[in-house]
Amino acid sequence: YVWPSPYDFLEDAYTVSARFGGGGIVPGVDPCGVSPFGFLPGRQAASEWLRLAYHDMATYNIETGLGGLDASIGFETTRAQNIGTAMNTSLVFFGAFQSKTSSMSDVMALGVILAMKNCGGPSIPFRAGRIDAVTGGPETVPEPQQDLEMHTAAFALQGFNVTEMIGLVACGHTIGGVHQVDFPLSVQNATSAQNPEGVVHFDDSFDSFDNHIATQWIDGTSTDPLAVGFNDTTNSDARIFAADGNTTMRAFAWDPEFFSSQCGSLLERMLNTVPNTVQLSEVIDPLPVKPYQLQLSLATNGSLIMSGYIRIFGTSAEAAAASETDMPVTLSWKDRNGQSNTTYSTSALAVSQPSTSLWGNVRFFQVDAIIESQSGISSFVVDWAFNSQDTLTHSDNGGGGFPLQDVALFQADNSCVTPASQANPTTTVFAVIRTDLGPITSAYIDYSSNVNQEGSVTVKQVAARFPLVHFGNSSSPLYDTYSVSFPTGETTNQGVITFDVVAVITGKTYASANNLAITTPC
Ligand code: HEM
Repeated sequence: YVWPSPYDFLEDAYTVSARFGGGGIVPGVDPCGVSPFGFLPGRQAASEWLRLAYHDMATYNIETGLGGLDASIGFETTRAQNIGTAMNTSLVFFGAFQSKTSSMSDVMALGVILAMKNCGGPSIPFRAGRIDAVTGGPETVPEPQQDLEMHTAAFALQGFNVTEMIGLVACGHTIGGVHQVDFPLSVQNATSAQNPEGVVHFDDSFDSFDNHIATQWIDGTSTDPLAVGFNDTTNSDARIFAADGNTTMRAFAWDPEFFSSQCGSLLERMLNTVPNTVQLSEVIDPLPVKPYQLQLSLATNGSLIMSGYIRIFGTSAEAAAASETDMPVTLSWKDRNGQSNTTYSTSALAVSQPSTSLWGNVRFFQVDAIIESQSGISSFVVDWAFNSQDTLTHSDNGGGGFPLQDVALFQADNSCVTPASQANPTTTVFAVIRTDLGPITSAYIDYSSNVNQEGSVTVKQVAARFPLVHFGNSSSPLYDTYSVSFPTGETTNQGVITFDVVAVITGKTYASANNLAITTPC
């Protein structure tokens, strides 16, 4: 894909794990055995995310095309089949990443992909575009006391045959375990001071996505409480694993690569099981070169300032061996008439140390350039190399360059927000709009905030439009200042607030999109 895209935020979270520009999701499951928020003993965030996603998907009905991964689970957590506090713990974690361009169900899918990879599991391709449900789905999550016939029928309705059911359950139950506090019919005498919830793991490597769930089942050393538990009625894993005479489990035990690749494709299908009205995106892979938080604003001296970062990603040995201080990264821009000039160029400097990524190597370079406002900017290209001795790679974003409009600009100066503690908190946005392109038909803020939802810990994104009002001159005769104050909206614990500054001039729309909520107090 090319930048900018509605999926930039998800691509960032997919590509960058931690340190500068870190997407924030991977630290929640790193290392693989880590407990949610780092302090809940006997709990494991990675396995909780996977169980959450399966239970959400389990509402799918292949006959109606309804249900699937749609975050309806938020409205279903009080049901017996979703017992445990884990579902809500996971949803609260994911809530921090929900935004206009990242639905809860997309974040859940991304979370599972990152968690599995970080646990040593397969690389599952990521597609976005899921739409969140606003009510619960049918009560169709399989439960351990049900018989094989019921389980076979339930998986068939979700779109998985017997072989795939065995696979999906084995892939799911290779990490994590069963908690006595929630499943006393399957686990007993397991609680202790160190293990307050009485977790018993499915296999001897609960924090590694490997085939031990199968090897231990086949060689008779299984500890899976749902396979060799004291209560035959709830030994659903035993019934499922043996449903084809152990053919699938033997193949998994025999070949760890086969287990991993089967799990990769089954979990991919699970995550991509969505209501038939949803159209998923192409696979989102890390962009080799991508702007990050790149902004244009008008300075007090009347010139434009381009500030932000360029991210360079690579999977080669050279990318791994690179030293960021020895990497040349140059931005060259075209002015607003599409003309180049040798002075339209700036070099970007490495941000102190490389960031981490599950997929390759990531480094950020800081941009801080002054652009003459008369000539302006329309796009730029990046010339760079992993090493100052190398020939430069010319990155032009698929041919057209990285577009950057200089017409409608958000101005952080003076923009502010009144404290949430105050009655009717308001946000004030200042912007500048170019005046030499013709009459401004309309100018507004598209504001995307969140409201709490009855019956779910998750929030819902809501959109509102507020007209910008002409405020006066700016530091440049080429721009006028506009402003608007509007209600900040409901206070929620979750969800990212963003806003676009938009101007329509002689039929053309110019937008400074996805600015993050203003935090500067008024
Ligand atoms: C017949 C189908 C299934 C049944 C009856 C079943 C049942 C269970 C039960 C009773 C637990 C214990 C939960 C707890 O104590 O917190 C559990 C845990 C888990 N299940 Fe399943 N499950 C099934 C299928 C699946 C599938 C298809 C997946 C994913 C692909 C999955 C993923 C998990 C994970 C990751 C855990 C560990 C959760 C943790 O460690 O907190 N399960 N399952």
